[in-house]
Amino acid sequence: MLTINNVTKHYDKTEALKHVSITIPGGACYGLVGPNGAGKSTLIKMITSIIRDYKGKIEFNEKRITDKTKQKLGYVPQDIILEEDISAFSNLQLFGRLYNLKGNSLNQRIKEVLALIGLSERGKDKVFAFSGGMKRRLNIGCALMHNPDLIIMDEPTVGIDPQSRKYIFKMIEDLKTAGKTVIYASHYMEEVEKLCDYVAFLDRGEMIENGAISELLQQYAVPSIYVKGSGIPQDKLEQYGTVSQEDGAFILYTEKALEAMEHIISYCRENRLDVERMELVHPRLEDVFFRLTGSNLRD
Ligand SMILES: Nc1ncnc2c1ncn2[C@@H]1O[C@H](COP(=O)(O)OP(=O)(O)OP(=O)(O)O)[C@@H](O)[C@H]1O
Repeated sequence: MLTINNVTKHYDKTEALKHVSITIPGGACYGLVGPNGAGKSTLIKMITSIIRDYKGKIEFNEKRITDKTKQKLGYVPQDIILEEDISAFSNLQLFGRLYNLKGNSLNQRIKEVLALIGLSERGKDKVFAFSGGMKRRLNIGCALMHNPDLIIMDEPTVGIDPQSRKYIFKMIEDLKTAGKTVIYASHYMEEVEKLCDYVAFLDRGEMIENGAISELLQQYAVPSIYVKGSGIPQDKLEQYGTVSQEDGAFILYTEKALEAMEHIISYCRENRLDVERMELVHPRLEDVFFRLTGSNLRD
Protein backbone atom coordinates (compact mmCIF):
# COMPACT_ATOMS: atom_id res chain seq x y z
CA MET A 1 0.00 0.00 0.00
CA LEU A 2 1.20 3.52 -0.83
CA THR A 3 0.00 6.39 1.31
CA ILE A 4 0.37 9.98 0.22
CA ASN A 5 -0.47 12.13 3.19
CA ASN A 6 -1.15 15.85 2.87
CA VAL A 7 1.69 16.63 0.45
CA THR A 8 2.41 20.16 -0.74
CA LYS A 9 5.13 21.21 -3.20
CA HIS A 10 6.24 24.68 -4.33
CA TYR A 11 8.58 25.54 -7.18
CA ASP A 12 9.49 29.11 -6.22
CA LYS A 13 6.10 30.86 -6.47
CA THR A 14 4.26 28.04 -8.25
CA GLU A 15 2.27 25.85 -5.90
CA ALA A 16 2.45 22.61 -7.91
CA LEU A 17 0.61 20.46 -5.33
CA LYS A 18 -1.66 21.57 -2.52
CA HIS A 19 -2.41 19.27 0.42
CA VAL A 20 -2.88 16.13 -1.66
CA SER A 21 -3.72 12.85 0.11
CA ILE A 22 -4.24 9.53 -1.68
CA THR A 23 -4.16 5.91 -0.50
CA ILE A 24 -3.23 3.34 -3.13
CA PRO A 25 -4.09 -0.23 -2.13
CA GLY A 26 -1.56 -2.99 -2.87
CA GLY A 27 -2.29 -4.88 -6.10
CA ALA A 28 -4.42 -2.08 -7.56
CA CYS A 29 -3.98 -0.18 -10.79
CA TYR A 30 -4.42 3.49 -9.87
CA GLY A 31 -4.94 6.21 -12.46
CA LEU A 32 -3.65 9.75 -12.05
CA VAL A 33 -5.58 12.04 -14.34
CA GLY A 34 -5.45 15.77 -14.93
CA PRO A 35 -4.80 18.41 -17.59
CA ASN A 36 -1.34 19.81 -18.38
CA GLY A 37 0.25 21.34 -15.31
CA ALA A 38 -2.12 19.56 -12.89
CA GLY A 39 0.82 18.22 -10.87
CA LYS A 40 0.91 14.56 -11.95
CA SER A 41 4.62 14.44 -12.82
CA THR A 42 5.51 16.37 -9.66
CA LEU A 43 3.61 13.84 -7.54
CA ILE A 44 5.28 10.93 -9.33
CA LYS A 45 8.72 12.47 -8.82
CA MET A 46 7.91 12.83 -5.12
CA ILE A 47 6.85 9.18 -4.86
CA THR A 48 10.06 8.07 -6.56
CA SER A 49 12.02 10.53 -4.35
CA ILE A 50 13.50 12.37 -7.31
CA ILE A 51 11.91 15.36 -5.57
CA ARG A 52 12.61 15.28 -1.83
CA ASP A 53 11.91 18.85 -0.69
CA TYR A 54 8.16 18.83 -0.06
CA LYS A 55 5.77 19.02 2.86
CA GLY A 56 3.76 16.00 3.97
CA LYS A 57 4.52 12.30 4.07
CA ILE A 58 4.71 9.49 1.52
CA GLU A 59 5.03 5.87 2.69
CA PHE A 60 5.19 2.55 0.88
CA ASN A 61 4.04 -0.36 3.04
CA GLU A 62 4.18 1.92 6.06
CA LYS A 63 7.82 2.91 5.51
CA ARG A 64 9.22 6.22 4.31
CA ILE A 65 10.74 5.88 0.85
CA THR A 66 14.48 5.58 1.37
CA ASP A 67 17.20 4.31 -0.97
CA LYS A 68 16.44 0.81 0.37
CA THR A 69 12.63 0.87 -0.11
CA LYS A 70 13.20 2.48 -3.52
CA GLN A 71 14.43 -0.93 -4.70
CA LYS A 72 10.79 -2.02 -4.67
CA LEU A 73 9.76 0.80 -7.02
CA GLY A 74 9.99 0.85 -10.80
CA TYR A 75 9.66 4.21 -12.56
CA VAL A 76 8.80 4.65 -16.23
CA PRO A 77 9.43 8.33 -17.02
CA GLN A 78 7.53 10.36 -19.59
CA ASP A 79 10.69 10.81 -21.67
CA ILE A 80 12.39 7.81 -23.19
CA ILE A 81 15.77 7.19 -21.56
CA LEU A 82 17.48 4.58 -23.70
CA GLU A 83 20.93 4.28 -25.26
CA GLU A 84 20.09 4.26 -28.98
CA ASP A 85 23.45 2.94 -30.21
CA ILE A 86 23.34 -0.32 -28.30
CA SER A 87 20.95 -3.28 -28.41
CA ALA A 88 17.74 -3.77 -26.44
CA PHE A 89 19.55 -6.57 -24.56
CA SER A 90 22.42 -4.23 -23.59
CA ASN A 91 19.98 -1.52 -22.44
CA LEU A 92 18.27 -3.99 -20.13
CA GLN A 93 21.68 -5.20 -18.96
CA LEU A 94 22.64 -1.64 -18.00
CA PHE A 95 19.49 -1.18 -15.95
CA GLY A 96 19.82 -4.63 -14.37
CA ARG A 97 23.35 -3.80 -13.25
CA LEU A 98 22.11 -0.58 -11.67
CA TYR A 99 20.04 -2.85 -9.43
CA ASN A 100 22.99 -5.15 -8.71
CA LEU A 101 21.85 -8.01 -10.92
CA LYS A 102 24.79 -10.05 -12.25
CA GLY A 103 25.76 -13.18 -14.18
CA ASN A 104 23.13 -15.81 -14.85
CA SER A 105 20.36 -14.15 -12.89
CA LEU A 106 20.89 -10.97 -14.93
CA ASN A 107 20.78 -12.86 -18.24
CA GLN A 108 17.74 -14.83 -17.13
CA ARG A 109 15.90 -11.65 -16.09
CA ILE A 110 16.72 -9.96 -19.43
CA LYS A 111 15.13 -12.91 -21.25
CA GLU A 112 12.03 -12.74 -19.04
CA VAL A 113 11.67 -8.99 -19.54
CA LEU A 114 12.17 -9.22 -23.31
CA ALA A 115 9.32 -11.75 -23.38
CA LEU A 116 7.15 -9.56 -21.15
CA ILE A 117 7.55 -6.55 -23.44
CA GLY A 118 7.14 -8.62 -26.61
CA LEU A 119 10.66 -8.01 -27.94
CA SER A 120 12.24 -11.47 -27.59
CA GLU A 121 12.98 -11.56 -31.30
CA ARG A 122 14.53 -8.10 -31.32
CA GLY A 123 16.84 -8.30 -28.31
CA LYS A 124 20.02 -8.11 -30.41
CA ASP A 125 18.86 -5.16 -32.53
CA LYS A 126 20.10 -1.66 -31.86
CA VAL A 127 17.48 0.66 -30.42
CA PHE A 128 17.77 3.40 -33.07
CA ALA A 129 16.09 1.03 -35.53
CA PHE A 130 13.04 0.60 -33.26
CA SER A 131 9.66 2.26 -33.75
CA GLY A 132 8.42 4.74 -31.12
CA GLY A 133 6.16 2.06 -29.67
CA MET A 134 8.99 -0.48 -29.36
CA LYS A 135 11.14 2.11 -27.59
CA ARG A 136 8.29 2.79 -25.16
CA ARG A 137 7.98 -0.94 -24.44
CA LEU A 138 11.72 -1.21 -23.85
CA ASN A 139 11.58 1.87 -21.61
CA ILE A 140 8.99 0.04 -19.50
CA GLY A 141 11.15 -3.11 -19.57
CA CYS A 142 14.09 -1.19 -18.07
CA ALA A 143 11.90 -0.23 -15.10
CA LEU A 144 10.89 -3.85 -14.58
CA MET A 145 14.39 -5.38 -14.52
CA HIS A 146 14.57 -5.54 -10.70
CA ASN A 147 11.06 -7.02 -10.47
CA PRO A 148 9.58 -4.12 -8.45
CA ASP A 149 6.36 -4.36 -6.42
CA LEU A 150 5.16 -0.86 -7.38
CA ILE A 151 5.44 0.33 -10.98
CA ILE A 152 4.85 4.00 -11.74
CA MET A 153 4.18 4.96 -15.33
CA ASP A 154 4.08 8.57 -16.50
CA GLU A 155 2.14 8.87 -19.80
CA PRO A 156 3.46 5.56 -21.18
CA THR A 157 1.36 5.56 -24.35
CA VAL A 158 2.07 9.03 -25.74
CA GLY A 159 2.80 9.00 -29.47
CA ILE A 160 2.73 5.27 -30.11
CA ASP A 161 1.10 2.95 -32.63
CA PRO A 162 -2.10 1.04 -31.73
CA GLN A 163 -0.29 -2.32 -31.66
CA SER A 164 2.24 -1.17 -29.05
CA ARG A 165 -0.54 0.48 -27.06
CA LYS A 166 -2.37 -2.85 -27.00
CA TYR A 167 0.81 -4.56 -25.92
CA ILE A 168 1.34 -2.10 -23.08
CA PHE A 169 -2.25 -2.71 -21.91
CA LYS A 170 -1.56 -6.45 -21.87
CA MET A 171 1.65 -5.92 -19.90
CA ILE A 172 -0.27 -3.92 -17.30
CA GLU A 173 -2.93 -6.65 -17.05
CA ASP A 174 -0.11 -9.20 -16.55
CA LEU A 175 1.48 -7.03 -13.84
CA LYS A 176 -1.90 -6.81 -12.08
CA THR A 177 -2.33 -10.58 -12.29
CA ALA A 178 1.13 -10.96 -10.72
CA GLY A 179 -0.13 -8.86 -7.77
CA LYS A 180 1.92 -5.74 -8.59
CA THR A 181 0.67 -2.24 -7.81
CA VAL A 182 0.60 0.11 -10.79
CA ILE A 183 0.27 3.91 -10.86
CA TYR A 184 -0.76 5.08 -14.30
CA ALA A 185 -0.63 8.80 -15.10
CA SER A 186 -2.34 9.66 -18.35
CA HIS A 187 -4.21 12.25 -20.36
CA TYR A 188 -6.20 9.47 -21.95
CA MET A 189 -9.29 9.02 -19.83
CA GLU A 190 -10.50 6.01 -21.82
CA GLU A 191 -7.22 4.20 -21.06
CA VAL A 192 -7.56 4.89 -17.35
CA GLU A 193 -11.17 3.71 -17.42
CA LYS A 194 -10.14 0.50 -19.16
CA LEU A 195 -7.05 -0.35 -17.09
CA CYS A 196 -7.45 1.12 -13.64
CA ASP A 197 -9.52 0.17 -10.61
CA TYR A 198 -9.14 3.58 -8.95
CA VAL A 199 -8.51 7.11 -10.10
CA ALA A 200 -7.47 10.47 -8.63
CA PHE A 201 -8.38 13.62 -10.55
CA LEU A 202 -5.85 16.42 -10.16
CA ASP A 203 -6.40 19.97 -11.36
CA ARG A 204 -4.05 22.93 -10.76
CA GLY A 205 -2.30 21.13 -7.95
CA GLU A 206 -5.45 20.12 -6.12
CA MET A 207 -7.00 16.72 -5.79
CA ILE A 208 -10.57 17.20 -6.88
CA GLU A 209 -11.83 13.70 -6.24
CA ASN A 210 -10.57 10.14 -5.96
CA GLY A 211 -11.90 6.63 -5.43
CA ALA A 212 -13.00 3.44 -7.15
CA ILE A 213 -13.89 4.18 -10.77
CA SER A 214 -17.12 2.16 -10.60
CA GLU A 215 -18.26 4.17 -7.57
CA LEU A 216 -17.34 7.54 -9.09
CA LEU A 217 -19.28 6.66 -12.23
CA GLN A 218 -22.30 5.84 -10.13
CA GLN A 219 -21.97 8.91 -7.95
CA TYR A 220 -21.27 11.60 -10.55
CA ALA A 221 -22.12 10.56 -14.05
CA VAL A 222 -25.67 10.95 -15.30
CA PRO A 223 -26.77 8.47 -17.98
CA SER A 224 -27.84 9.97 -21.28
CA ILE A 225 -30.03 9.07 -24.23
CA TYR A 226 -29.05 9.75 -27.81
CA VAL A 227 -32.14 10.56 -29.90
CA LYS A 228 -32.13 11.25 -33.63
CA GLY A 229 -35.30 11.78 -35.64
CA SER A 230 -37.23 14.42 -37.50
CA GLY A 231 -39.77 16.67 -35.81
CA ILE A 232 -39.14 15.61 -32.21
CA PRO A 233 -39.66 18.76 -30.11
CA GLN A 234 -36.80 19.58 -27.73
CA ASP A 235 -39.19 20.66 -24.95
CA LYS A 236 -40.71 17.14 -24.88
CA LEU A 237 -37.27 15.79 -23.99
CA GLU A 238 -36.60 18.57 -21.50
CA GLN A 239 -39.41 17.19 -19.32
CA TYR A 240 -36.93 14.48 -18.33
CA GLY A 241 -33.66 16.34 -17.91
CA THR A 242 -31.09 18.52 -19.63
CA VAL A 243 -30.80 18.45 -23.41
CA SER A 244 -27.89 19.30 -25.69
CA GLN A 245 -27.60 19.00 -29.47
CA GLU A 246 -24.94 17.14 -31.42
CA ASP A 247 -24.84 16.70 -35.22
CA GLY A 248 -28.61 17.02 -35.64
CA ALA A 249 -29.36 14.70 -32.70
CA PHE A 250 -30.38 15.36 -29.11
CA ILE A 251 -28.51 14.14 -26.05
CA LEU A 252 -30.84 13.95 -23.08
CA TYR A 253 -29.15 13.67 -19.65
CA THR A 254 -31.58 12.06 -17.27
CA GLU A 255 -31.71 9.96 -14.13
CA LYS A 256 -34.92 8.36 -15.48
CA ALA A 257 -33.47 7.02 -18.70
CA LEU A 258 -35.76 4.02 -19.27
CA GLU A 259 -38.96 5.92 -18.42
CA ALA A 260 -37.88 8.74 -20.75
CA MET A 261 -37.17 6.29 -23.59
CA GLU A 262 -40.60 4.68 -23.26
CA HIS A 263 -42.31 8.06 -23.32
CA ILE A 264 -40.33 9.32 -26.30
CA ILE A 265 -41.21 6.17 -28.26
CA SER A 266 -44.94 6.42 -27.48
CA TYR A 267 -44.97 10.16 -28.19
CA CYS A 268 -43.33 9.58 -31.59
CA ARG A 269 -45.70 6.71 -32.38
CA GLU A 270 -48.81 8.76 -31.51
CA ASN A 271 -47.59 11.72 -33.54
CA ARG A 272 -46.26 9.63 -36.45
CA LEU A 273 -42.74 10.94 -35.99
CA ASP A 274 -39.84 8.97 -37.31
CA VAL A 275 -37.16 7.91 -34.76
CA GLU A 276 -34.02 7.26 -36.78
CA ARG A 277 -31.91 6.20 -33.82
CA MET A 278 -32.29 6.09 -30.06
CA GLU A 279 -29.86 4.57 -27.60
CA LEU A 280 -28.86 4.62 -23.97
CA VAL A 281 -25.35 5.99 -23.55
CA HIS A 282 -23.50 4.70 -20.52
CA PRO A 283 -21.63 7.37 -18.56
CA ARG A 284 -17.87 7.55 -18.96
CA LEU A 285 -15.05 8.72 -16.75
CA GLU A 286 -14.75 11.76 -19.03
CA ASP A 287 -18.29 12.74 -17.92
CA VAL A 288 -17.29 12.49 -14.25
CA PHE A 289 -14.33 14.82 -14.86
CA PHE A 290 -16.60 17.24 -16.72
CA ARG A 291 -19.14 17.19 -13.92
CA LEU A 292 -16.46 17.92 -11.33
CA THR A 293 -14.47 20.59 -13.19
CA GLY A 294 -16.87 21.97 -15.80
CA SER A 295 -14.30 21.28 -18.53
CA ASN A 296 -13.07 18.44 -20.68
CA LEU A 297 -9.62 17.05 -19.99
CA ARG A 298 -8.33 17.89 -23.45
CA ASP A 299 -10.02 21.27 -24.04
N1 LIG B 1 11.05 22.27 -12.40
C1 LIG B 1 10.03 23.13 -12.32
N2 LIG B 1 10.23 24.43 -12.03
C2 LIG B 1 9.20 25.30 -11.93
N3 LIG B 1 7.90 24.96 -12.12
C3 LIG B 1 7.65 23.68 -12.42
C4 LIG B 1 8.68 22.69 -12.55
N4 LIG B 1 8.12 21.50 -12.87
C5 LIG B 1 6.78 21.73 -12.94
N5 LIG B 1 6.51 23.02 -12.67
C6 LIG B 1 5.16 23.64 -12.60
O1 LIG B 1 4.41 22.92 -11.66
C7 LIG B 1 3.07 22.70 -12.10
C8 LIG B 1 2.77 21.20 -12.19
O2 LIG B 1 3.58 20.64 -13.23
P1 LIG B 1 3.63 19.06 -13.55
O3 LIG B 1 4.67 18.85 -14.60
O4 LIG B 1 3.77 18.31 -12.28
O5 LIG B 1 2.17 18.81 -14.16
P2 LIG B 1 1.62 17.59 -15.02
O6 LIG B 1 0.24 17.32 -14.53
O7 LIG B 1 2.58 16.46 -14.97
O8 LIG B 1 1.56 18.20 -16.47
P3 LIG B 1 1.94 17.50 -17.88
O9 LIG B 1 0.82 16.59 -18.18
O10 LIG B 1 2.01 18.69 -18.80
O11 LIG B 1 3.26 16.81 -17.68
C9 LIG B 1 2.96 23.43 -13.44
O12 LIG B 1 2.46 24.70 -13.19
C10 LIG B 1 4.40 23.48 -13.92
O13 LIG B 1 4.61 24.59 -14.76
